[in-house]
Amino acid sequence: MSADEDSVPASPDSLFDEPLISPASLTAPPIPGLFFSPSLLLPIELADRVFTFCSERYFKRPGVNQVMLFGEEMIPAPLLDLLSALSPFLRPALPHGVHELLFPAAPTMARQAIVNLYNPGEGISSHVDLLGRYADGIVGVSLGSACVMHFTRTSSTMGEEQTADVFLPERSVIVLSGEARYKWAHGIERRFEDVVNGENASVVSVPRGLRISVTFRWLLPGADVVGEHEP
Ligand SMILES: O=C(O)CCC(=O)C(=O)O
Ligand SMILES: [Fe+2]
Repeated sequence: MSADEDSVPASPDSLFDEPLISPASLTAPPIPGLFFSPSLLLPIELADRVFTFCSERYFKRPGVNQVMLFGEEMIPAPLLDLLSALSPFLRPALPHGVHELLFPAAPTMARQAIVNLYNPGEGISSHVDLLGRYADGIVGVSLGSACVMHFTRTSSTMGEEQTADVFLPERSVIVLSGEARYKWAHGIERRFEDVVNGENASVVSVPRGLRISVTFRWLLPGADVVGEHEP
């Protein structure tokens, strides 16, 4: 707090005028190329199967919280099943061109699947997925727990920073393409609970549980050098 702020007399109400955390939206923010619907949830059985598979296959060892799989031949059957299910699942929710970007009849690039594990209190720093490594068209699935994803426009023209927070329930799917992929950074705050807009103008706090995300991206040609815990 600055000296100036210190000298402003506080009234009890003023504590609530500017909440430290502004509540996240339940619906997609108006970011071109971002597609998300809170009511579009994967079937429970599929989500449970993928969550259990990832927990047991990748996250038994303490300290491991990220796995990257390069190329469909390296992506195991449960994750390929998820990918196959995502195509018809997302078709009604996406413009034709964006659906084609994610699920082309004849792919020209290799797929990458990245699986991230988050304990309550953990997150991922704000980032734009590597421009030199991944192409356009990213699809992310939330499993096991919800979280709020924070978006920041990277090249705001003079003036205020543009941000948006969206609540991603478990079993939801988010698609980043075009401007949402290239001009906005995304991240997850390191928190134990998220603050979300509820019904009838209420604000609710949603505790985080163990979350696993599965993200599918396209590898740019030649971008097959593997790094450690990259975005
Ligand atoms: O966990 C998520 O939903 C986001 C992961 C992510 O942004 C990344 O791995 O690049
Ligand atoms: Fe990312």
